[in-house]
Amino acid sequence: MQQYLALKAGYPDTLVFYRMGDFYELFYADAEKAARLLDITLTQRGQSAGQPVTMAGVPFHALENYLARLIKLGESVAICEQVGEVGASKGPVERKVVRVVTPGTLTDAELLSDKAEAMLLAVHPGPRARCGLAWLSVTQGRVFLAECATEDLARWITIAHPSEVIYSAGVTERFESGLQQLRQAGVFQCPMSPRPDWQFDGPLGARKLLELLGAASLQAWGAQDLAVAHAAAAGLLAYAEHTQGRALSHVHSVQVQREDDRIDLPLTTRRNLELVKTLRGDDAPTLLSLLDTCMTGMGSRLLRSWLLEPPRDRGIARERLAATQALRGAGGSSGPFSVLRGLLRGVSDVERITARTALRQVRPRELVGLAKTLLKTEQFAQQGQAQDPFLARIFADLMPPPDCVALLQRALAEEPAALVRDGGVIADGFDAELDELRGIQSNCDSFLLDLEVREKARTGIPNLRVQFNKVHGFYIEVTSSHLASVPEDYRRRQTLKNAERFITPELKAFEDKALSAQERALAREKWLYEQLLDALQPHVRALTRLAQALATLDVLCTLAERAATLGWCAPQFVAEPCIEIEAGRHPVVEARLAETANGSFIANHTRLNANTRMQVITGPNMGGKSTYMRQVALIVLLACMGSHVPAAACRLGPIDAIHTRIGAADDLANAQSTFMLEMTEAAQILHSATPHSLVLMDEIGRGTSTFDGLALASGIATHLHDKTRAFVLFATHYFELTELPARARHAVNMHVSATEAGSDIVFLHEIQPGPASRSYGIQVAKLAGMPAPVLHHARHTLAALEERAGAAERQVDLFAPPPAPEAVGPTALEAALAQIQPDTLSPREALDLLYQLKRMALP
Ligand SMILES: Nc1ncnc2c1ncn2[C@@H]1O[C@H](COP(=O)(O)OP(=O)(O)OP(=O)(O)O)[C@@H](O)[C@H]1O
Repeated sequence: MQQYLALKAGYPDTLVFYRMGDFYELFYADAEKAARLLDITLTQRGQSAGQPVTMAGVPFHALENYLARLIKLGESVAICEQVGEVGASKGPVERKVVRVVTPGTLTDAELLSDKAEAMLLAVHPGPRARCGLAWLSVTQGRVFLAECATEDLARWITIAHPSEVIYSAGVTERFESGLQQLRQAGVFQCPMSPRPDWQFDGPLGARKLLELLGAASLQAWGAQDLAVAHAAAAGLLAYAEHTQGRALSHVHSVQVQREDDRIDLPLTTRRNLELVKTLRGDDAPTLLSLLDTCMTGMGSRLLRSWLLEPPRDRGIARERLAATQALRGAGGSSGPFSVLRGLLRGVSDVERITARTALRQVRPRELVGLAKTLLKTEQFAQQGQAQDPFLARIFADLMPPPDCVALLQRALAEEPAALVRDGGVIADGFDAELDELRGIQSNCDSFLLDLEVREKARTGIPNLRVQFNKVHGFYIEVTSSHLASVPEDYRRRQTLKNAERFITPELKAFEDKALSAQERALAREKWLYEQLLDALQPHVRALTRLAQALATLDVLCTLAERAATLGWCAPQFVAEPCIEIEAGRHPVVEARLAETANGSFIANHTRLNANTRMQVITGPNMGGKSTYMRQVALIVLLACMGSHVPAAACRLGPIDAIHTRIGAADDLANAQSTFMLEMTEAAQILHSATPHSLVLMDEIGRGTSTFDGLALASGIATHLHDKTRAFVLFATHYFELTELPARARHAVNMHVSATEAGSDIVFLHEIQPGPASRSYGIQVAKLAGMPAPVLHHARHTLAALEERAGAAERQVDLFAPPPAPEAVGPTALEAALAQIQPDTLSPREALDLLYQLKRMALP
């Protein structure tokens, strides 16, 4: 217990799995927690300090399974192994925490999802309301750095998409509760925990990064002037190293993320456009699930990041697009990509295997998989002749480091055991000593047969037998009737009813050799495996590059395949501001219609440019307004990430953000009403959109009374048109808003078409110029199966309402400019501030004034 408690003291907030023989045991509070979370039995054993010791345990071979469950629940686990030799010294065998498994630092293939990274994020507050962020996935070996205004933290946490968040224990309560609020608001959903304050030190972080990069300055990475991000990086790396139990020697790259590097896709946009999750929280059908036909997990992960982090730099999108076009070729579904995709099938996860090699956690079978993959990529590198410069670079990177394959093939058995401790991992012929030790084991049988023949001849005992059993080892058995012929040098080992068992010096010597050979062979294999890992370390950098090339090739082939299969076109990037789409389609709705054979998708054009910046879209419910607006956003996003797009043609000017305000689910957890949420989101859009942003506003204002809603909607539309001047798609049920284009130069009316067949309605899903002629709410309600009496009542009421509206005398001009807001005088605080003349104050007076002002501000 002394040993346990000393170890546990280093991991107070982490479940400690303490290895005892064939079990991992947990004690006291850990045991109680694990028993609850894992539904395992809680027992007691012995006493410590007069109290019974509560404990719970899991068998060592089932570790992965239990870890997976705990990690899923957001717990962290410190794995404490027996590292000393059993019986080598007095007292308990030496134990050590060899690694800590946490949600953000997972490396085990079994615990990680193939298609998503586990990201660890450190945030650190700095001066002037700025924050530093540093994040990394241990299996990727790349550190990302960013600095932002504290109020933008939500956006940056969304970008980092963490599986675990850490921060300094020294932050203010306000900062900590701010983080908690972000978590409650769903900006991130993973566990977060404080770490020792001294680890978040700027200069320390810069030094650590330099060490990893093996460089003398961070300038080449543009990462030199980010002191707050360096502090975050210091905490991040300290924690990551702490969990892995070693330095992260495979981290060779630092990427600084700047606010204007990427197109802004706020959390609401990701959610509303159903990019990687449906509104219900499922993985499919989403844009990602439609796109992701990648052959490898590495490809899937990269595709996801391309989709969620579209670059603003057109050069990157153009490069990807050109490569995709080269891979697509002219051959329909059998372009050059199809051969490459065939080769990519079955390729192992080089990225993760490389990281695990660097961390010395890699399993023998993973290395065999790596060798096979490297053989393949060598083929790629030799055969892949590409005109396209991006592809040419990728093929060059696919050349495996020299000797790496040969080394792996020579060293490892073709089908090694899963774990090194089971033996049978190193190939025959790799190491003479191992071969000899194995030889002793396999020559055992022939030696025994040979000995038996010799001893029979020497003693003349015909039924003498040489045998082995686990309890007594090797022996020569002689039946009672022949005991008289037993030679002098036979020593009795055991007496049975009808026979005696003997051992001879020769047999004893052989026994020692054979039994120890097995142990020594295992030890030798372990040592050789470590040597192999040493030999692989210098290749880690090249292997990481190779993994990136593989992933990129996979994504480009996937984009080519999707474009060919789904009939997408290459977008054209232009300098002037515009979003012009010929025959655009919503890719996910189109795919669903094709699947369910529910008719075909109606393509629609979109024309937004310097002259027409806003479309006010009206039309019946179910008419296709939301689908149309989303399709425009998805096409823009796809183009920006470098993909082909579901349209006949597409011209696109510069884009800096896609904002959406669509539907509203009550955010009960965050105590915000539907309407409050709607207004908060709209306000954020009005503050952050620019003339290069695309804004989707779907039925803004519907969450309150008609007049309030209409008034707000007209105010918002006017602001977007006059001040923000973004590209806006504004869908609404307020007919009054169709008056806007008459006054606003850059706005046009559009409507989704529908016709009536008797009292029913037929949706045409075509977007046409002009306002809708009328709404069809009652017809849609009928389609939805509303009872006939309700429909009858509604028709009657509608007629009455329309009559009254027609008779109303004065129309309100919704878009008349409001009178200038009433001038509001300065507040008392402002007035006091205005009177101060700092240059005339003594320090004492200044201090007094400060107190006085504070009392005024916070009475
Ligand atoms: N262009 C199209 N071609 C074929 N079907 C379409 C098209 N657009 C929409 N639809 C179909 O119509 C359904 C309703 O579309 P959508 O949700 O966009 O309507 P809406 O006008 O936004 O309705 P509401 O005003 O009630 O939100 C979609 O689920 C889809 O199945």
